[in-house]
Amino acid sequence: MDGYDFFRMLGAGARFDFKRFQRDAEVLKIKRPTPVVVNDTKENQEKPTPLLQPSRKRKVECHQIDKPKKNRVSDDESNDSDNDYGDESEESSCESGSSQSDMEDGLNQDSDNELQILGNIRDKGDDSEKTTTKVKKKEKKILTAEKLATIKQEEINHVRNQHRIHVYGTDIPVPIVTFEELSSQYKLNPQIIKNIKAVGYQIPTPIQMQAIPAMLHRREVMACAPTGSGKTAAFILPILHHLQEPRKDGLRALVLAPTRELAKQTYLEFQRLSEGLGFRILYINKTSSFVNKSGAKASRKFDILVSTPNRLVYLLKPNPPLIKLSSVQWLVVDESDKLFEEGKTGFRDQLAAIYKACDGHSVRRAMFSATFAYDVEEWCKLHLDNVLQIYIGARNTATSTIEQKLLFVGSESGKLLAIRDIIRQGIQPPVLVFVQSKERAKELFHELIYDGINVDVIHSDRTQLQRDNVVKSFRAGKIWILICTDMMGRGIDFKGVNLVINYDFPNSAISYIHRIGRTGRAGRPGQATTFFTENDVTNLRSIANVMKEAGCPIPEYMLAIKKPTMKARKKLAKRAPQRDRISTVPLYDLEKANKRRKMIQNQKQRQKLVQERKESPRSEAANSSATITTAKQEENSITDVESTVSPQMNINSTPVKTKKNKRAVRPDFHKES
Ligand SMILES: Nc1ncnc2c1ncn2[C@@H]1O[C@H](COP(=O)(O)OP(=O)(O)OP(=O)(O)O)[C@@H](O)[C@H]1O
Repeated sequence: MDGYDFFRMLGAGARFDFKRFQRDAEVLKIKRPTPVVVNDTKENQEKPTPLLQPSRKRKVECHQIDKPKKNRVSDDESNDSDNDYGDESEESSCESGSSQSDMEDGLNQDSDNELQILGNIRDKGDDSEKTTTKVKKKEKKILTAEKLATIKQEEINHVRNQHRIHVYGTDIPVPIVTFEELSSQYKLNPQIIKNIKAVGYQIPTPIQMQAIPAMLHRREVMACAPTGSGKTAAFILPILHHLQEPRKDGLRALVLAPTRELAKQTYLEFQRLSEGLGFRILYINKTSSFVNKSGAKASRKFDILVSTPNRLVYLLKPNPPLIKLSSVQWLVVDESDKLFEEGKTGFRDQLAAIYKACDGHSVRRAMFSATFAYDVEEWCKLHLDNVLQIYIGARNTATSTIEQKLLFVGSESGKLLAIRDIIRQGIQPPVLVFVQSKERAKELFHELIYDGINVDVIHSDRTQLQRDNVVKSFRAGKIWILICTDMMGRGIDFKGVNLVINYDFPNSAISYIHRIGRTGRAGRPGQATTFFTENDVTNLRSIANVMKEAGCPIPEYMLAIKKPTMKARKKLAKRAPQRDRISTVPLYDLEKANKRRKMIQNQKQRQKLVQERKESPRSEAANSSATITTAKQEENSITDVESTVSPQMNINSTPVKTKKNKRAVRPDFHKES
């Protein structure tokens, strides 16, 4: 048997697609073979054929194998050629062609049996009608299936359009529209469904609709959805499903968050949604106590870890590491654009160390954030396996339920007047006030504390216990106004924050989106007021654009402001602008008052000395030496007490003698510092 025979054997009964491979057929000089009409004898009918098992009328076609699918004919061209169940007269013409290939010869001469059978099939006069009906039915069935698929796709598209879900990637899982679908389609543990209902989630939010099925399909994702849109549950639910039950296999899921407050909040959400499942979830509050209490064995005891990158890297550094991440199956990076930032405020180096430690073969990764960063997207495309990119709404936009306002306050002192004015007009607590640094947070706190309102402050200088207590009190409604820095700008979910005041202008549009995103969460309404002065023009335009995008009214001049250079924006993002201190008393007046106070004090001291000398002239010498000694001692003791505060103290406190007076010096000093 030569090659053609073999080819014929293989290709018998299969159809050569002349429509698609017309050029190939021409090159190989393959023509459509003419069907050989064979008598419809019983004998012929009964001849067995191993390769042909036709159930309906078929053409005899050559099956071109191992030919690259190039030079395909276009749609137009294909219209000209015959269809699959085409005209047989055309096929007959093929057969009579003088330049038939050897292969065709082989077909005609050596495969009589097969052709006879074919002929039998073709010429089954009685059966042909039945066969045609069958074919038609099958075609109809195919059409119906296709139609159904189209209808289903249209429905899916409709759901995505309705919820502004944009997905990029291949084999995109169908979005869910109810949580019940999770049990019917993904066999989610009924206890998880029960927990979802118990926390009050009735229907999934758009990000949950698409990200949950994606992660349930073990797809690596990069998800970007507005603030307060339920991203946390979107990654928690699939993780709980995949982990199934508590095991002592080590940490199987790791969630990273940029701040301790956010890590703790995620930890609490894990607890709420995994109620009754028995998972052991670890949140590292203090690395030292973790090492003492849990030690290296912790990796075995817990199923899920929620941490900030810094703490985790600290535990990974020793050799051998104090924590093992090799059994991690899901690594979730929350606020991914923040964690990817380089430099002092970012965590890129720490992330790299953590990725390296998650060296299990089945690790899947998911990035979540409310704002999109180009470098995160690029990284995800390069490093994640068949990544699915999910975006809800337009990228880098604020939540539409927030009413945003910009307020020109003239100068720094104008800000204090403005905030007092807002408070006087009536506020609906809780209110968050953002300033650019911890120093300014302290200054503003000292100003507002005397206004008779429940105000507190949170910043990185406060102890962890203080920070935890403040968060707790704010959540409980004991604090009405919370002054904070950008530390609280991301991810924190304070229920029902009604108003966010940007006392200091945010240093980027991204920071603005996150800050104001502390209100208007989970579909609730919220308000955001941003103070600005002439010094804030650099970012004014970009923030005005965010507001415009969300449908807030914006004066035209703001959008017409010249776009700042990239250099200026980067500089501003790195370092906040210098601002006057927050105080109702101008610094000049403060200094002047201090000078006066010192003069009066010195004058009094001198008068006192003169008086003493007058009263006992004989003991003058002894007294004066005693005074000097006591003053020196006092000076030293004051230095001990206040040296941590300021070196200027020594200069001011020289003449003080008694304990009572010593205390009196302190307020002066404070004002000066
Ligand atoms: N399906 C749901 N139905 C109702 N509320 C929900 C649903 N999912 C989450 N929430 C609630 O929405 C609020 C915001 O959720 P979450 O903190 O996960 O938002 P986020 O998208 O992570 O926001 P951010 O970007 O600010 O971190 C939470 O109070 C949460 O309990």
